[in-house]
Amino acid sequence: MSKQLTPDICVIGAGSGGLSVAAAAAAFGVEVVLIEKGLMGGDCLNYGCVPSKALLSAGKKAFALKGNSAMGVSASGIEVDFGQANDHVRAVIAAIAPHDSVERFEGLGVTVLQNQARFVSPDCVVAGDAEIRARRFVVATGSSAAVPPIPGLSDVPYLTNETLFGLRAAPEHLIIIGGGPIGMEMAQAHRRLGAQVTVIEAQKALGKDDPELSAVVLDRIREEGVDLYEQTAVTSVEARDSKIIVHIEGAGNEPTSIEGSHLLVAAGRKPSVDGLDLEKAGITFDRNGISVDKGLRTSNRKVYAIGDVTGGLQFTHVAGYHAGLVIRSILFRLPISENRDIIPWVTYTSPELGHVGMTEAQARERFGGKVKILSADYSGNDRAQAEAATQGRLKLIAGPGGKLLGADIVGAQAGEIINLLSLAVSQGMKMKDLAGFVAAYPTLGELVRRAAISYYAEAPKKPWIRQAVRFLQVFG
Ligand SMILES: Cc1cc2nc3c(=O)[nH]c(=O)nc-3n(C[C@H](O)[C@H](O)[C@H](O)COP(=O)(O)OP(=O)(O)OC[C@H]3O[C@@H](n4cnc5c(N)ncnc54)[C@H](O)[C@@H]3O)c2cc1C
Ligand SMILES: NC(=O)c1ccc[n+]([C@@H]2O[C@H](COP(=O)([O-])OP(=O)(O)OC[C@H]3O[C@@H](n4cnc5c(N)ncnc54)[C@H](O)[C@@H]3O)[C@@H](O)[C@H]2O)c1
Repeated sequence: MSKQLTPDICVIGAGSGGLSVAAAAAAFGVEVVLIEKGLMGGDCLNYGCVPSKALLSAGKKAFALKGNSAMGVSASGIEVDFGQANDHVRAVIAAIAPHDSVERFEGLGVTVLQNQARFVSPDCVVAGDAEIRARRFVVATGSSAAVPPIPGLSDVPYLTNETLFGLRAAPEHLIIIGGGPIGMEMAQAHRRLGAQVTVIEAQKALGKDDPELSAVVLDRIREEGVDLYEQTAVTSVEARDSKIIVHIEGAGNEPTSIEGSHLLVAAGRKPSVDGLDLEKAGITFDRNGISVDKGLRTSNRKVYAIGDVTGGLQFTHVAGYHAGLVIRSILFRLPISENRDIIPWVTYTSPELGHVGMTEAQARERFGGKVKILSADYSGNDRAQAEAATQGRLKLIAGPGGKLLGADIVGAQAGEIINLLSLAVSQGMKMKDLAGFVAAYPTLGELVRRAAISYYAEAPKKPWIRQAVRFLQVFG
């Protein structure tokens, strides 16, 4: 080896998690080596959140222009140029890329190695011609599309999130395997930009969200012309005359085969552990990812693992949250413990679908009959009426003593409103806090107060409260 490096921290993977660790450690003057084998910025910037949200945004524009004359505003001669929508995707990535670049990180004092990393022993990693012995290692290698073992799939050309955003023309007919967040976001974006779209989901589409609220999204996507088959198995796939034929079997009256021009596999993720030689470092892992304790330590005490590769909740903000925790542990030696009960997520369909904290099912399992569900409909909100965005609902999950355990929202700006509730969950707030703050009028955020106030709906009927009010009236 020509280079021997002995930094304080060696980070493997320059995606959302790894970059956050490297930037924070460098800010404190700690010596960091950051190793990346692909594009700086990882999945989120290059093949995930950023391109998908940019494409969804283009689809939203197209849909708004084409569809809405409800407020006396209409447009004619609308054209969608998929290539230009793709230019927008590229431009957004290019605008953000400098923030994640090698140049920026070297400017922060980080040593960046652009190579594949692998462990050669419990305390040594090799990348290209460099051998790195660090006090601590952080594995942040992310995940990639899991490809299900469907007969014929490996013999046909299929897209994943790594190739989808390279398309310069709208697919004539995009068939998507998997109705999770990737499948449903991309179904709506492509439909709105001119493609015929079919989604095949083995179980329940958007199955990790509140079923009542996700149904609102799925109904809307179906209304927009996407064919969605749930509880349907893909039995085999074949290519015929430059078309892709997907054979399916479900419980309903769906066709037995579907012919499409393109196939997207969005059927979940697999952790990126191949080639890391984790065994040589004594790091335990399985098909879900690297095993970590609540302090994000692996079975090798020198090595932490964060983000998607740990197989938990797979979001950019979770990778960032993990990064903050390991920085506290490595730099300040503070005890850390991952708390999954405070994590929000948002699916950026129209309408948006947001969640934070416990689901209703989790709350009922833990607190039984002490759980109360409080809701407010968008139709009862003045701003939603003014914006003609009345389709939606907010649900608060209250536990013993009115403590906010979780929340779900479907509707316009759900992704923004959920942040307020994320703060409330993380701070252990109660219904009295959410009912007691002053919300600006008219805003969608008033839905939070509206739902929280309903926690006290029974109060005016309680005899002792009525008696107390009458008693106080005696004093004039
Ligand atoms: C289509 C799509 C849309 C998404 N949308 C959202 C969203 O809207 N919001 C959200 O919060 N999340 C979203 N996600 C999830 C989000 O992208 C991931 O949770 C996030 O990128 C995980 O960050 P990470 O740091 O764990 O891994 P990554 O960002 O994947 O980074 C891992 C990096 O490690 C590198 N690497 C791997 N192995 C090695 C090795 N041996 N040596 C050196 N380098 C290595 C990889 O090349 C990669 O750059 C989306 C994902 C997809 C696919
Ligand atoms: N807005 C966001 O924050 C956002 C957007 C996209 C992705 N993500 C992240 O990326 C992760 C991966 O997304 P995803 O949608 O690929 O995964 P997912 O695991 O959430 O959903 C995959 C879906 O595919 C289905 N499926 C699996 N095998 C199948 C088969 N053979 N045939 C038909 N259906 C099959 C599953 O039942 C499931 O509903 C998400 O869990 C999320 O953490 C987040």
